[in-house]
Amino acid sequence: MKSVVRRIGQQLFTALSTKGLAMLVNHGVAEEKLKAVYADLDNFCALPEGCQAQYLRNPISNHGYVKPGMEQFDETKKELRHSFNITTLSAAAMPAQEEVPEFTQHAVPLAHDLTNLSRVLLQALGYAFGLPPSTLLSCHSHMLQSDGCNASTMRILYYPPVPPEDEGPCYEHVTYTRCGAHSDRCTFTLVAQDSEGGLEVKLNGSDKWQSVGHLPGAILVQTGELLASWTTNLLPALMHRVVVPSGTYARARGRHCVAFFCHPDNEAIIPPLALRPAPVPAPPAFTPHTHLTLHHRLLNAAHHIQKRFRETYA
Ligand SMILES: O=C(O)CCC(=O)C(=O)O
Ligand SMILES: [Fe+2]
Repeated sequence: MKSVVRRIGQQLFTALSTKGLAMLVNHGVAEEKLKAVYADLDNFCALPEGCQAQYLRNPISNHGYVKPGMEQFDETKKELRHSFNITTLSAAAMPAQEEVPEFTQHAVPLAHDLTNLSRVLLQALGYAFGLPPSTLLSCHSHMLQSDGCNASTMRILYYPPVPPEDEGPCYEHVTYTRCGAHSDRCTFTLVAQDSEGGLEVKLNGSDKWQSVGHLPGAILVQTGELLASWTTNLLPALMHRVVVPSGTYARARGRHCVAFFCHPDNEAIIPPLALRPAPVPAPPAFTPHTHLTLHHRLLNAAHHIQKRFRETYA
């Protein structure tokens, strides 16, 4: 097992340092589990507004339903997105059985799977950084423990169909998008998506948006701002967005995704990562970080995330 995790660490490090993202296959998260939560969110979105209102996102815990317009990354466009943020696994915090049957039964095991997968990746990164493998893991020990000590969140996302481009009188012209450009504020994000596409990234050093192909069944790993900061950008956090597909047919289809944001414990101070040289030759885009062991920012994760929430939530 140890050697498997070590190998995952090397591959993950190579992908994240050269490309900025990684695709995980054979991760053990069953496709049916994803489909089940996608369907549950569809059912939740079909509930009367009054019923949805009891589950609206709590700004302190970040748990709950975020309806379109509540969260904007790009103020110049209308972002069409429903999200159910899960930060506690208590059944009392989930849509009731008579409203969305089996929401809790589907969401909780999936959240456990993604938490466990994150634990493996944290150990793998520990190896890749030349640290005892428990170093990063122990700073993430409260993920989804429902105790308020860790901001990790599983978001189930539904992007509804978008009106045709030429619909409506000109004076009402609205530009739609699915998710405006941003980078994630966490350690890393795991993204499982359906086959609709639309996710784009700006690869490091480039100003061009590039679409992230859909590899069936793969889970995408994206470096978050905290990991970028701890590694002094040796692992950069890429800007990303989700655009509306072109063509009437594609626009008329909804898109589903589950994003798991792996965060450190609120009180964790990540020790300076005295990184060994990268195990592969650094690509030209990354100049050697001679100051790696000299310059370290100790960020209090809870402060960082509260600041970012204030910037994006209405
Ligand atoms: O829908 C996606 O693929 C990505 C969503 C995302 O980037 C986010 O919620 O932070
Ligand atoms: Fe994101």
